[in-house]
Amino acid sequence: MISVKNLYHSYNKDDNYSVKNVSFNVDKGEIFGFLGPSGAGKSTTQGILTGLLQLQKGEVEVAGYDIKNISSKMFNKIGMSFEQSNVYSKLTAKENLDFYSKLFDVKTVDSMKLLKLVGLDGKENIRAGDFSKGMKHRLTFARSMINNPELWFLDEPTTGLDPAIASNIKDIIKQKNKEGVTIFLTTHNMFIADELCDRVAFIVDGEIKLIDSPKNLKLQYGEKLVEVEYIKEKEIITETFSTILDKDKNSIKNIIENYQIQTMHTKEATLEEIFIKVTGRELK
Ligand SMILES: Nc1ncnc2c1ncn2[C@@H]1O[C@H](COP(=O)(O)OP(=O)(O)OP(=O)(O)O)[C@@H](O)[C@H]1O
Repeated sequence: MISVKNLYHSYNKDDNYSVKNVSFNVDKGEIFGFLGPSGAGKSTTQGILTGLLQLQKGEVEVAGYDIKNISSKMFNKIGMSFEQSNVYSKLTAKENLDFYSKLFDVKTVDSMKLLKLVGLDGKENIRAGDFSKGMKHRLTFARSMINNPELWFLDEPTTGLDPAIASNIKDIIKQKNKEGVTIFLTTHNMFIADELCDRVAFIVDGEIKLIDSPKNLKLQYGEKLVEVEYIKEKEIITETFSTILDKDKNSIKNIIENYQIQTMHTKEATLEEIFIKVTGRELK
């Protein structure tokens, strides 16, 4: 669905590259996470993929279209929801969506249906300019689905939303993906990436450092630990053991045989810990 080969981009058209030799593929039906700290080159890459920035060097194919000679037909197949909501403030929520739907030559989704999906029903006649930041974000998110995209670009889809709304947005993303939509998700939120993505790319200083599934990364980089909480002489004791070292295995066995276990669970490395281990950088 996306193929990127040896992509470079320099805003000043010099040797100071914001994106350097980036190559990756996104398969049909996949949720692919682009994960990196601020200034890593995520938006630049996404800008090139969505035709907002001109391709300077490299080969990029998106939804079957070569980005070098961009076709307006490509926009019928893709949806984009970017962090900075750019809705028309003088138009109502419904007018925003109705206006946007006219830009496509494919069948579009009913505006009211989309507003309901993102919890903005009842707010359809309010001007977008009077919306809170979170409501504008949801309106932009709804708008990005209006053409039933095959490929959906999402930039920080849950940033700044309260937990209940963020959870609703995540459910919509999961549902759309189940229906076959391929998703390119840009974020520095490793929890979202871990929960949603089939594979993630770690990008730092314009370069991809690694691409893999969150599960493989945890198996490869995570320490194999188990945390045991047990009662000893009326006190609750919490201890962490390796599941590999014989000495620790014996300790776990001893605790199980002699004490009352309260809780016991394996500890996985988080994507953030792995990111720091691999790149030496924080996800900020
Ligand atoms: N319009 C621009 N002109 C010049 N330099 C730019 C421009 N936009 C971005 N840059 C630079 O390109 C580099 C990559 O920025 P980019 O916005 O792609 O990073 P990002 O990973 O999306 O960061 P964030 O998470 O903060 O959005 C940064 O060094 C940034 O300063």
